[in-house]
Amino acid sequence: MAERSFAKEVKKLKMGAGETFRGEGILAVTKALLENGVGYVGGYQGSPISHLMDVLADAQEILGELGVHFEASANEATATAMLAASVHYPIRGAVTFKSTVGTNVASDALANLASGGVTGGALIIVGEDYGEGSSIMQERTHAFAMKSQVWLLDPRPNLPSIVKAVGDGFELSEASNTPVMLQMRIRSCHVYGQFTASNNRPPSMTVSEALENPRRDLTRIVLPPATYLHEEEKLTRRWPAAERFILERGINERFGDPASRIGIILQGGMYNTLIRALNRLGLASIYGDTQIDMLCLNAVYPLVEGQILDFCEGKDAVLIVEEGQPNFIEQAIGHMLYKAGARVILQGKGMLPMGGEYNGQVLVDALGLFLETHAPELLPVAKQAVNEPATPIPDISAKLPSRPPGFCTGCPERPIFAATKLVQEELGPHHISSDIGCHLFSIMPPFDIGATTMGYGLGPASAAALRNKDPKGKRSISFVGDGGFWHNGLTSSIGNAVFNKNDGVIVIVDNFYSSATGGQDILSSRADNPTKTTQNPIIDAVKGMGVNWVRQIDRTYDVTLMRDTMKEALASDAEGPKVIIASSECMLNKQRREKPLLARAARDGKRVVKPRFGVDEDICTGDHACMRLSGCPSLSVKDTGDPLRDDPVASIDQSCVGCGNCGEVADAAVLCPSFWQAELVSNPTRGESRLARFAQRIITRLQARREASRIVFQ
Ligand SMILES: O=C(O)C(=O)Cc1c[nH]c2ccccc12
Repeated sequence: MAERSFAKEVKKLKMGAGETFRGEGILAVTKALLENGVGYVGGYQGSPISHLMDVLADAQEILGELGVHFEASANEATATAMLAASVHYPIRGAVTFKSTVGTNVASDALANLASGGVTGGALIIVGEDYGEGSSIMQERTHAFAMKSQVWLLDPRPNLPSIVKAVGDGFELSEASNTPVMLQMRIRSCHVYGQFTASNNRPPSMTVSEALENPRRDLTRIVLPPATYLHEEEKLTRRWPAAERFILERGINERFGDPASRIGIILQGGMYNTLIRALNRLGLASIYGDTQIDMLCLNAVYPLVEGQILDFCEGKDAVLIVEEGQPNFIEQAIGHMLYKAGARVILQGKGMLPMGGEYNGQVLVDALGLFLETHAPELLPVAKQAVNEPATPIPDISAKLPSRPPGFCTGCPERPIFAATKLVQEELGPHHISSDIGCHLFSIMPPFDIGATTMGYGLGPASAAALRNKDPKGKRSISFVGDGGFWHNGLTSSIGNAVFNKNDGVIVIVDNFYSSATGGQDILSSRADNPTKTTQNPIIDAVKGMGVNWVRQIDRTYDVTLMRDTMKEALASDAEGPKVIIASSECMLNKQRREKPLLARAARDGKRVVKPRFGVDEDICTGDHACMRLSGCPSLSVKDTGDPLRDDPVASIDQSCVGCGNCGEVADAAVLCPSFWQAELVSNPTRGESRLARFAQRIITRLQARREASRIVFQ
């Protein structure tokens, strides 16, 4: 992480036995890895597990002392393949990524890893980005666990339970020779709490020791005939071993009164919200004391049949609280009960919504319905005798402005899309393929650019079929970020386009970081990184792949140049893909680095210049064309108070960072002469101060003269 320091978090990783660790769930996982003798850690950043990667990247000193190898993996497949170090060696390894997108990418390595099985504990920490705060398609990691037979832990969202799950996960993995996924939901990652730390433990075998004494075992390699035997071993040896471990270790927890006629089986991750819902219904204390019998599945795959049947024994009705669809757990439990001839009524989806996040209100409603149907006597009087409808909550969504995701103030990607818009204004609409990253905000107004997004690094790949048989006809335009480019785009998108003689225009949006995931360094980052090799130019990689037509633009804010280069690419006679590398630093990271430096320089009495832009109200016509081509959050509207002017004028607020985009856009579009640029000078020279005072005097005089002749409306 180039521009942010995690020194405070790193200090917490050093805590010893008995100290109280306070912090976020995902940081607790990071500490627990070190306490459990992990030998190596890898992963690919993404919300909500970026923090794990970022903190470890800054913790090289501790990792070095313990002999733990850490890598920022090229992508999730690389991360998962790294777990190969636990196949033959008794070394504990952990990797992390965002799920399900990362798991999709990882699934090749995941299936191979699961087939051969592991000797050392292999833990995959998946950040389950599901629910109202998610940025991705709504799917379940659970499906991957089932298809590859990888065990899935879903601990209750509190720090001691999360920390325990890390240790349990390693041991479960070793006891059953199977990789284990630790599912960390958004709210588990960000839950705040505390636990009592243990000492960090060096790995029982380091990766260096493994290299000095290499081992291989033919029966663990995924190649016939071993592959056929792996499946049998999964079913006859590894699965029963996992079930035994889950029971003996007491991974799943039982709460409430076991004699209760009704019961709830829930995913561990649902526990906090469920308790809150019971609490609101008057059926649980805020600390979780309740009479309702609950089986909390901290291991959601595999389910232990005996445990489930035992729980349901003698009950009238059982509710399954399982977030996400398909309802794998409910189906499995239904199947177990049917085979056993049980008569208990099974409730789940139907009473609960089929999909979407199970938030507090959803669970209050569903629990209310379940209890009303199967145990009305348990419901508090208020709920049983509802004789007044609840006060309706007014819908204010129509009145509030929506806040779609958009580019930051000063973002260097904005001018790229302003230029694209100008190109389309001239040459007509084109088919445009988008990728994943900040640049995907181009699909929102005011740009409205991009028709599909198929996955990370796959923007140009998703334009592959759109090949015009007329070489003079319209070509596709596609985008990929520098993050996606290095994740897999170099082969999947660029190599593919070269090999298949695609003639489309590919824009690589290079902002020097993997910005959307938190500003991590990548191969082409411009900064020095003490533990990574950076400064590998994208243009060299692209040329190495066989692209002949490449243009490097080093200041994306030059909208005229961007526009003209795109037009040239669309008209070029050159064969093969036309690649434009549009490079300017991510403004968020740039500000993180420069702001403190500038502030210190100004405090130290040094001369500091900050550019600012503004709009001349008297010239602005109020047509807001600048906003339609920019969308900068610092561009706003302002009422002049002049009754002869209908439209409010454009105005630039204090969040402006002086990137110059608005002026450039105005210039390229021949829009508007109303933008002005000023320089804010801290600690000016004596000459500058004198000049400013002189200019101010003249301006004041001119303004006074103009005011005198103005008609004033009272
Ligand atoms: O951090 C996010 O929100 C992302 O979507 C980035 C990301 C990380 N790994 C991926 C794999 C496939 C698609 C997106 C991502």
